[in-house]
Amino acid sequence: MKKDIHVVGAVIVDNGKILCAQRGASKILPLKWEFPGGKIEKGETPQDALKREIKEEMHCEIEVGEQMEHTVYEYHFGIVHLTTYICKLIDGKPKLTEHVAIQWLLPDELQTLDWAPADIPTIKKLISLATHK
Ligand SMILES: Nc1nc2c([nH]c(=O)n2[C@H]2C[C@H](O)[C@@H](COP(=O)(O)OP(=O)(O)OP(=O)(O)O)O2)c(=O)[nH]1
Repeated sequence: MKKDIHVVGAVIVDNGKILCAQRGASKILPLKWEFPGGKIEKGETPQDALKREIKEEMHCEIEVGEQMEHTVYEYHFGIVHLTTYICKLIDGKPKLTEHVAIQWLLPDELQTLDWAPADIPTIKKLISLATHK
């Protein structure tokens, strides 16, 4: 049986733009774009996991707001349960450490990137929310 992997992703919004991060070439899902975040550890709430991951990966502090989307996607390596949250920066600016690139994009620009498949429902929701504003 494939393993279940519980992951949180931060949709960090600043000035109407969304932070997008590109995975490294030697990782699983090489060079795919994703929302910064990672696996929830034992005993952590999703919000705590997200704050910890963003501090570790991007060296900044976020406030975690409402849940955006929850997706279950079966990859060859396991079943990813991805929950995304709207977040805002409260201290510092995101720095490149684990990722190979970051971009700040408007909702209608998000589809120009090659996203990890589990992220597509979040991308669609962000575009539709911006369109129906
Ligand atoms: N952080 C993040 N991970 C995502 C997204 N979409 C998606 O399918 N994933 C997958 C990639 C990974 O398999 C898993 C996230 O775990 P991770 O960030 O700790 O994994 P990783 O591959 O970077 O690192 P590791 O397993 O080598 O520790 O979820 C996303 O938007 N953000």
